[in-house]
Amino acid sequence: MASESQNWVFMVTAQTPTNIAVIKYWGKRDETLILPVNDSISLTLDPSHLCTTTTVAVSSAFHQDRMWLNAKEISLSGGRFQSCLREIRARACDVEDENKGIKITKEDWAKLHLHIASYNNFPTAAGLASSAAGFACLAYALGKLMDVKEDESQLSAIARQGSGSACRSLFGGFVKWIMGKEDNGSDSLAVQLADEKHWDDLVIVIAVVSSRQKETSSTSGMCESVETSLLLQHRAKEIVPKRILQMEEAIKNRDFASFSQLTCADSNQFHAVCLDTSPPIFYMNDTSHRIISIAEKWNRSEEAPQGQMLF
Ligand SMILES: Nc1ncnc2c1ncn2[C@@H]1O[C@H](COP(=O)(O)OP(=O)(O)OP(=O)(O)O)[C@@H](O)[C@H]1O
Ligand SMILES: C[C@@](O)(CCOP(=O)(O)OP(=O)(O)O)CC(=O)O
Repeated sequence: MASESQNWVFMVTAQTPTNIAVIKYWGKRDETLILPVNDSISLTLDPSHLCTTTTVAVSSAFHQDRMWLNAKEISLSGGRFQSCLREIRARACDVEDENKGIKITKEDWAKLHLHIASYNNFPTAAGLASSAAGFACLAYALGKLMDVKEDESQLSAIARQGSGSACRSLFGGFVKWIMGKEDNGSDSLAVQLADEKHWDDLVIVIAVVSSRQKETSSTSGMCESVETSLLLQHRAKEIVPKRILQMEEAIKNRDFASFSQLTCADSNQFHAVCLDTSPPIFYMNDTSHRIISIAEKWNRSEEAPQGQMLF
């Protein structure tokens, strides 16, 4: 390990944007590995907008793994954090800083402790995919710190074990999370469909209708939907596979009419599945409904200049 007797520290800072699903992930076939019941497609936001900044540090002076989220210490004992830490540590490589005379070997990483500080520049756990940006950033920053050689898709399968939607934030642009077939989740990962330059006149407007923590988290909400919603089963088997193909085509051709129609239909169906869940889950409020009405009216009006407005 370090050749010097004094304490030393290595750190890496990364920034990762959140992503917004246009074909939604809602429902798992494996709760621990976080394997979904359908493929999903998303757009990654510009990093200058909603994003997570995470610093990961390793030091000879640290005696336990610790994490601070938005300046408040949180527990790392949960299975999701532990899975990400374990998977990255298992792939760690030798890291050397000749100036400081420090070398950390693969074996050392298992014994050394980490301090992690993460900050979301938008409301956490409020329905704006903080877990997506958060776990993608964590996997990426840890991968850099430990010189992990895996590519973005392989890292996405690790971020997925923190939060499903996180796997899609490893890439910019349009991203597909392939649900995979394997029981061990090795083929459940994200791939980039098109980069951020592909459709550069597409504008995303995020309207924050509430900054309050959601009453039902995505994790527990989708678990209840899997158990009780027949619509979810129908959606996963009969609807989403066709929609994924249509959405890929719309993105490839920058076909805004199809893209917006599919996005709105899928968003509405996701909320319908939530209502079909027992007890029903309500993620929209009066302001959300009013925004949808305005977008619908705008889309029907002759003044709509450049195609449609989404919600
Ligand atoms: N920066 C971060 N780093 C690591 N974990 C985070 C970070 N931000 C949020 N999380 C984790 O994600 C959880 C919130 O996830 P949740 O799915 O409930 O909300 P959301 O992702 O903001 O909303 P949604 O998934 O519905 O869009 C937090 O309780 C925390 O465990
Ligand atoms: C509605 C969604 O945003 C749900 C996201 O759910 P999460 O990825 O937050 O759930 P877990 O895997 O349990 O952490 C749709 C989507 O992003 O595809």
